[in-house]
Amino acid sequence: MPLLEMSDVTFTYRGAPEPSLRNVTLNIEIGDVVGLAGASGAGKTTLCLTMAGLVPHSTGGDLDGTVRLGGRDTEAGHLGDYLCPVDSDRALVAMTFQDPESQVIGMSVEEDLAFGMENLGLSRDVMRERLDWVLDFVGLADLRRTFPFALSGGQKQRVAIAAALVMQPRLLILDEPTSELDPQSRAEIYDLIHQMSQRLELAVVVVDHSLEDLATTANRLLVLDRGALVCQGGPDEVLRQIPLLQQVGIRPPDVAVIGAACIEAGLVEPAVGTLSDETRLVDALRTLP
Ligand SMILES: Nc1ncnc2c1ncn2[C@@H]1O[C@H](COP(=O)(O)OP(=O)(O)OP(=O)(O)O)[C@@H](O)[C@H]1O
Repeated sequence: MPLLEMSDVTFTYRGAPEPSLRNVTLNIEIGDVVGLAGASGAGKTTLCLTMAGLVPHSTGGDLDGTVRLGGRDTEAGHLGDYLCPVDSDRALVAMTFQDPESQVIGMSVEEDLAFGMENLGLSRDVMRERLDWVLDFVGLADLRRTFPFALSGGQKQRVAIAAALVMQPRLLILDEPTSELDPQSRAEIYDLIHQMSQRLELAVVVVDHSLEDLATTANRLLVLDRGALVCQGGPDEVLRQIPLLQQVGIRPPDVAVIGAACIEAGLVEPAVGTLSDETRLVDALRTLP
């Protein structure tokens, strides 16, 4: 059973004129590092909130299709019941948001990290052990008693990641964790994500505008355009498709429409995303009026 299953999900915020997600279908398994890219406004944050079960609970709006996290439908029951199951010392999902300032609250680093763990009902000893472990893992051991105003942007981002990681989530969602960082700090965050994927039993979803940066660490890439998943597959495959599509002058979401038409016409195989055999697809596209 996949950790996260989304099937034909369309979501419209309350009062919005059109959906922010359109017919999204995907699965995520433990061990996956999934890179999510797309232009500004494409729906990346909305997809993250949906994966985390926060849509429509916290945002309002209409959700069609199904989202199953850990085998349970996220629309059913009370949010807390599945985010922090009572029979487990691990959260099902934890997420960091684009702006670390909004998450690093006015307490010292260690107080900030202890805050979330209280929801898991852990004993004081286990909390202390986890705190030591996570501070060491993210490289913040020397800053445990520091207050947010004295932290750099990269350090605040690490605190936000540590606050999610200390819950030992099965699904960790990082919404643009490197957007305000210099190249050195960006590389360090990607190295941290790589360490997580190697050493911990979890799946990670990372949002970034750069497919190239995501490809350094992710085993799968997803590209969203105007709420639709227009491309998904292994990093090499997706990176190959982007210039190829530009070469024939096609931009998402036309890719999805034309790709689907090509599948329908038997010109390409519907194996991965919409584009599995690029040579045949490009040939097919060139013959289209
Ligand atoms: N609370 C809301 N109510 C109504 N519409 C919203 C709400 N939040 C987002 N949207 C709309 O949903 C669409 C997708 O927004 P979202 O924030 O998911 O995009 P994004 O890809 O994360 O963008 P960015 O890279 O700029 O963060 C946009 O058109 C946005 O205006």
